[in-house]
Parts: sequence; C-alpha cells; structure tokens
Amino acid sequence: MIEVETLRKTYGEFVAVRSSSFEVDRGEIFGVVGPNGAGKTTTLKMLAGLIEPTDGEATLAGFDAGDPEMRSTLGFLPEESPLYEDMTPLSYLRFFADLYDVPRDVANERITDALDRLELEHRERRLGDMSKGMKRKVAIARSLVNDPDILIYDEPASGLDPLTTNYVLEFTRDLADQGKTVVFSAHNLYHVESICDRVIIMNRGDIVARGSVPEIREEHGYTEYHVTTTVPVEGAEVVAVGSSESGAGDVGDTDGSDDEYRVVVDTMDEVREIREAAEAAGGDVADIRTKEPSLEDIFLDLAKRPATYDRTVAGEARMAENGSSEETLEAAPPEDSR
Ligand SMILES: Nc1ncnc2c1ncn2[C@@H]1O[C@H](COP(=O)(O)OP(=O)(O)OP(=O)(O)O)[C@@H](O)[C@H]1O
Repeated sequence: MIEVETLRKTYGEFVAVRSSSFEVDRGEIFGVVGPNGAGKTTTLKMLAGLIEPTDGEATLAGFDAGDPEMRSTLGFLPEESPLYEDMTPLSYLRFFADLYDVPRDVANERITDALDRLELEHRERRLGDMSKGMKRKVAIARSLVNDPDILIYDEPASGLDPLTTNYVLEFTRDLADQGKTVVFSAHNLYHVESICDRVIIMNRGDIVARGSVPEIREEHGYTEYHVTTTVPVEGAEVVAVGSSESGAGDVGDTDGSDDEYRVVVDTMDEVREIREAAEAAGGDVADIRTKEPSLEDIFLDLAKRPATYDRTVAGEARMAENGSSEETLEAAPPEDSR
C-alpha cells in the first residue's frame, strides 16, 4: 500500500532524514517511533506530500506522494491542528467535506458516523470553547471526511488524558480493522506497542530498528531472568523478609530463616549456576520469572547509542571518503536546530 525507497530530506547542510526505506501493507498500523528530532514528522510529511523529499521516493496506493490524485485517498492528521475557532464541529467538518467535493448527504452521514464513533458531545459548541481532547477528536474526524484508504497521523494522542488517549487509540485500531492503512508517530511507546503491527524506530534521521515489536525484541532486546532463592547467593538482594526484619536490603542485612533473595541474570546458564549455589548452601530456587524488555527499554537503549554517521551533508561525504565516522560525529548540530 505504501512503498518508501531511500527517502531523504536535508535542510541545507543538515540531514533530517538520511535514507529511509520501508513498506506498509494494507490494513496495517505502522508506527514511527523515535526521540525528539529523530525525523518522524519529516518522514510523515514527505509521505503526505507536504514536503518535497531531497531524494528517493514514496508511493501510496500506486500514486507518488504529492500527486493530487493521492490526496483523495489520504487523511493526514498533523501534530498540531489549529481549527477554525468560530466554527462548530459540524460546520467545520462540512466545510472540509465540501473541499473534497463530497456530496452533502454522504458528508452528513460520514460526519455523524465519525462523531458518533468518537463519542464527541456538544457538536454545536464553538470549536474555540472545546477542550483539547474534543478538538483532537474533531481533527481526527476531519481526516476521515473523504473516506481515505490511508491515514497518516502525527502524534494522534499527544497531550490527551489517559481515557481520551485510550479512546483515540482504540478508534485507530478499529479503522485499521476496517481495512484502512495507518501510519502514525508516537512518543508514548506503550501505545505503539499496544496497537502497532510493525514499527520503525528512528534516531537522528536514521532507521535503527524495524519489525513487529516481538521481532525487534528478539533482535535488539534481551531476556532477564529474575531468580528467587531461599538462601543468600552471590549478587542477591533480599526481597521478602521473614519474621526477623522487614524491608529489602543487601544480603547480610538479615538473619531471618524465611527470607527470600533475588538475583537478576541474562542467561539460563547463570540460572543453573544460581540453582547449584543455592542447593550447595542448603536452600533452593523458589521462583524464576522471565522479564521481556518493553519497546521503551529497547528504544532507550538504541537512542543512547551514538550516531553512525555525521548529520551534515559535508560530514557524510567526509565519512564516505574516510570510511570513518569518528572525527565527524562531534560536528553534528544540536537536535533543536530548527
Ligand atoms: N524546516 C526545517 N528547517 C531546518 N531543519 C528542520 C526543519 N524541519 C525539521 N528540521 C530538523 O529536522 C530534524 C527532524 O525534525 P522532525 O520534526 O522530523 O523530528 P521529529 O522526530 O518529528 O521530532 P519531534 O518528536 O520533536 O516532533 C530536527 O532536528 C529538526 O530541527
């Protein structure tokens, strides 16, 4: 449905998106994740045809991004969507339906349906008097007036309370279940993890990880084993204290016989060693739990890694000549150099 091939955007010397390639299937929710300045909005805007790529190409439903025909199949929700404050949701949405030449009766049905599903109340209230969550719902409804096949949502739940956020995310999931293709960016990784089929993680203009969350976890993550023992073993902390003391502390803080101890290790071999050590000390392993890293854990880990390229065009060229990034990394401008 969406094909992106070596898409690149530079602003003068600054490389905002280096060279992104990915595909999005029909009916998929595709997340674009990354820290501030990673290049998410730039990527989404290039897909929506709102900014011209410096190089590479993106096609949506067979149309080049930016092709006027493509716009009829697209719903774009910008990160910030100022609305006409004096209009009501109904007049505002009808206005946009007119821009898309949607017949009045079809538009009315579509608008009512979207607002019902979004549970928007006070449809005759001035937009300027509405809460942030209500306004966001109206902006989402606006992205649907032309019944697009593809939705590009930049931070759809940004700044919303948890209840409204949940609502917006579930609504987005419903849209994908109805066959719409959704590309969305988000900061809150729990949300990405809960609704996206696949994601790309961007950092400093580069895609640093891609796939479904389990795939990313397998490639970039690690599994931790939390092993609880009935006797102290090397590296353990007290986690449950028997009659003699209360509260957690280092081994040796307590002499209670009902105490439990926890060690966190990365491999099954280490788990085996702990079992042997516990048994040798006259105790046993009481419990073993595996802990998968969340997307947030992996994201933080990836985001901490230094860039593998200089974020300036000149720096990239120097790297290509030298085959090294070491000396040029320092030259990258700060993230907020907008
Ligand atoms: N018009 C512009 N001129 C110069 N630099 C720009 C311009 N637009 C974006 N940038 C820079 O490109 C980089 C990527 O910006 P972008 O808005 O895509 O990041 P983002 O991942 O969406 O960040 P955020 O999460 O903060 O919205 C940033 O360093 C930004 O300062």
